Amino acid sequence: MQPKPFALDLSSAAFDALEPGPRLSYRELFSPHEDLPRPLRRWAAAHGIAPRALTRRDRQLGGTSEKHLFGLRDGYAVESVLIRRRDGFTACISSQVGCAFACQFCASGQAGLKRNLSPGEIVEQVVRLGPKVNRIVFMGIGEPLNNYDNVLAAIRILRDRRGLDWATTGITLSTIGIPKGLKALREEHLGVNLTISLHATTDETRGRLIPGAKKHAIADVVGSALSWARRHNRIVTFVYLLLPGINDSDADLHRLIGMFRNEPARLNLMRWNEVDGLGFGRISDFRLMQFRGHLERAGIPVVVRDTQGNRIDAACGQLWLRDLQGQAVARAA
Ligand SMILES: C[S@@+](CC[C@H](N)C(=O)[O-])C[C@H]1O[C@@H](n2cnc3c(N)ncnc32)[C@H](O)[C@@H]1O
Ligand code: SF4
Repeated sequence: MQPKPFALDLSSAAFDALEPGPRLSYRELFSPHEDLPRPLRRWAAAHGIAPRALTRRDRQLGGTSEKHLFGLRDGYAVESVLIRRRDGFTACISSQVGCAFACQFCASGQAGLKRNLSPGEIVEQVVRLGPKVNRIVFMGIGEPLNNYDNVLAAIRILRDRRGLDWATTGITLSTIGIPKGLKALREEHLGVNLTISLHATTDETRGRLIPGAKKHAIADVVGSALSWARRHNRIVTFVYLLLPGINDSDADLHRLIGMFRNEPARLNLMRWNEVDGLGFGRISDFRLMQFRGHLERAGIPVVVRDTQGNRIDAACGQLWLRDLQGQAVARAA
């Protein structure tokens, strides 16, 4: 038997095309309540649609962050994080069940890729994190450009005027920068923000840190991202995770300056968030400030960014693919 489709997979056009049944407005599909309103349940039953794709398995509170574990129909569970800011809440959401890129420093890549999340499974994370969310970042589990069609379908559903009417300027795609995906994104009329996880200045080091990106030359990644920025008259953010002894040499610094001087780019320097079993160190404040100072003097906009949520392992790179009991899925062989 075919599994039921999810309500939040539907675009408004697909919603309109359903056979007549109990009446509901498209907006009502996005109910944030745990107990779904009866009209929504009745409508879903009449159309053979699952009103929700995710079951909440756990919720951990830690300072300004709240980590949610959402169970999926096939026994896996992904993590999403709600982060309080001064002017609202950010939803940090997952785009895939695991990740194929196997970054050596990241928990989310340790189990490999199991499958893509559907548009509805992506949209529903935002809905379930609550109506106060006013920013979305694709910085949870998975590589959004490796699930291009579903991520773009999810963004279109989120911004549909008849639904949540999300402003795309409040959405950030974070990606290791698959050149083919960046080239496709360049041609979309979407005002999303783009963040590229760069982390190295030579192909050799990047290939070691991000094994899944070995075939992507840095020149192509950076060139495609800058081309997106020029085409959309935007600034692209490059994230550089400083790892002592690996990518923090003076030569790295000079190559970064060479890549980004006079380009529509800004740099976010990051410290490594600890992940059990992965052996990296944290950069010293002194070296971090040296990097920042040199980049600033070269005229490159740069900030040091610390992600929140360390206390509950909810910071960037600390989210694990789990099972429904909350156990991290075993590492890929
Ligand atoms: C988990 S990824 C998800 C989005 C996408 N796959 C990417 O790599 O950009 C979000 C961000 O977390 C960063 N990250 C991963 N592991 C990290 C860690 N242990 N400490 C700090 N940042 C980390 C990534 O480099 C990326 O910039
Ligand atoms: S950093 Fe991004 S691309 Fe790399 S393993 Fe983690 S989620 Fe995947």
